[in-house]
Amino acid sequence: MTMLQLENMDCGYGAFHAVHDLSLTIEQGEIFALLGPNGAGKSSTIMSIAGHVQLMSGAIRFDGTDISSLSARERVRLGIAVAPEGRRLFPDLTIEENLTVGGYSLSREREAVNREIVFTLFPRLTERLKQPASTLSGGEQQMLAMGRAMMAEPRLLMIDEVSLGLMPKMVDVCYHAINHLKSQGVTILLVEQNTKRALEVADHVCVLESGQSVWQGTAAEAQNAPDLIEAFLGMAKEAS
Ligand SMILES: Nc1ncnc2c1ncn2[C@@H]1O[C@H](COP(=O)(O)OP(=O)(O)OP(=O)(O)O)[C@@H](O)[C@H]1O
Repeated sequence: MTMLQLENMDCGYGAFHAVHDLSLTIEQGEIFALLGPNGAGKSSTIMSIAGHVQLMSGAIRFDGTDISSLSARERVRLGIAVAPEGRRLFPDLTIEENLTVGGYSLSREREAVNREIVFTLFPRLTERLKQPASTLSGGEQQMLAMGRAMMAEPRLLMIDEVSLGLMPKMVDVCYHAINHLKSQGVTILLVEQNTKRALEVADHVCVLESGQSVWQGTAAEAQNAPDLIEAFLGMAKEAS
């Protein structure tokens, strides 16, 4: 069943169109990877789905309903959460407080349950509960950003730059969490510079370049398309 559908979406900043005429479909329960070089429009796309970047034309359908006119907060309530690039944590708040913010709309009981799930997936966070987010390493910040997004019990979790700047071990922890979430039925849209890693977990892929979709297909098709890798995804080679 389709969960998210972008129809001829343009989004951007002021008069600048960061993304042009993007159409894609994400099925419930899948991992969808958005790939492409720096500045291609990947972050803009997910931030527009979350309601943080201006939609200029087209539609964003979630469960078949156009959500374009909803506020970011209303989209969170529908089950759309984002772990943004640069993590965008509250630097002066502790780990514990950052998680509380993520689960603000839930009952105490649900919040406690979700917190346990986050701690099981990211045990490292439990050792640092009272520590301000600003003091965390890059990997810990990514765990906290994902954890904070998970606190809202998303049905669609969008993760920007999963592995950027992280040590391989941290990347493994994050991907373990992603696989676990998928096993729980959460739909995941990820943005990733590490093409090889993304293709290992993704079901479907969209490659963006200069704000436009230049290729879409299954991850298996992407892996078997050397020309595509050569032309748009040079990093896959470098990472292998
Ligand atoms: N706040 C902003 N104001 C104006 N232009 C922006 C803003 N954020 C991004 N852009 C521009 O939008 C285009 C797409 O950027 P975006 O961050 O979405 O790309 P990306 O594919 O996520 O790349 P990266 O991996 O480098 O973040 C770029 O040309 C960028 O300069």
